[in-house]
Amino acid sequence: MTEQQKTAARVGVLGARGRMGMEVCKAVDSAADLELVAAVDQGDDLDAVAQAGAEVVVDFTTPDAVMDNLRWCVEHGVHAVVGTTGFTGQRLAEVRGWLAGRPGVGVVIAPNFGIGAVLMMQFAARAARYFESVEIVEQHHPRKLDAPSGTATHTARLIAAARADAGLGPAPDATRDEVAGARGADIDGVRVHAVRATGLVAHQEVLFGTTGETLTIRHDSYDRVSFMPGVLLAVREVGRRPGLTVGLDALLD
Ligand SMILES: NC(=O)C1=CN([C@@H]2O[C@H](COP(=O)(O)OP(=O)(O)OC[C@H]3O[C@@H](n4cnc5c(N)ncnc54)[C@H](O)[C@@H]3O)[C@@H](O)[C@H]2O)C=CC1
Ligand SMILES: O=C(O)C1=N[C@H](C(=O)O)C[C@H](O)C1
Repeated sequence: MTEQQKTAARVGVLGARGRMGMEVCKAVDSAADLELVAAVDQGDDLDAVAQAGAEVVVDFTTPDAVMDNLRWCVEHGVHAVVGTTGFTGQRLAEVRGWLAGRPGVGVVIAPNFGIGAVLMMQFAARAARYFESVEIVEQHHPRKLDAPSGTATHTARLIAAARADAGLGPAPDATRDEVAGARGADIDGVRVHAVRATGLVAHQEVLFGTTGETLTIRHDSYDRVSFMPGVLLAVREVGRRPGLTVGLDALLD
């Protein structure tokens, strides 16, 4: 064993045979300061992660599976980096409750690990107070299970909070006659439209409008490698941040 391997952080990946999991395994394997010690997918025993001595787990599974995985990590004192979607306020509160009993454990949950996507969300939150209208259009590959995306939901919540802070009311909309779904989903008062098409990976536009002008903020992930710098950053940082960190923003600052 080389000196590098002796000090490398030991990483387990859950959802290892999925689109993101496979990319994460490659990224961890290629990082000199990280060692991939467990690659687990549906049907595999999570005890393999403990037996391999993983210090950090990365979870890219499904909204149905992620809470059980995360509870297992916290109970076993394993730090967790989570990209899986489906985190409501209620779920986050549950995770905080588990962590209260394990004060040394860190969990990072990020709706999007793409640095450009994080900036897109920050820019959108900043712009929100200046525009009376806003709608979000997210576009993804057709194998995605959830709609709207975690990124779009998070963006809508940030925008809604900024609008409320600025005292803005509902965006103007005279629609009275609507085919169900035509105006998209309503997330905290922000309309979100989800497109699914072969050839897409992960894309989002936030369209703002006010009298005489619009502003469009757009981000595109053309390849899942775009998420890897953010994932590796979180893997390296999570052990230094006990408790729950939501979003990559705090790690970038
Ligand atoms: N935060 C971010 O930057 C990103 C988040 N995502 C999210 O990550 C999740 C996974 O996305 P994909 O990789 O595209 O999906 P995928 O369907 O390709 O992969 C999910 C994998 O999890 C496995 N799995 C299901 N239950 C499991 C369990 N109990 N234990 C271990 N493995 C289990 C499945 O067999 C599958 O191999 C989704 O929620 C997606 O929205 C995706 C891309 C970026
Ligand atoms: O399923 C995906 O692909 C993605 N999921 C995340 C989301 O729902 O926001 C992140 C990114 O959009 C890719």
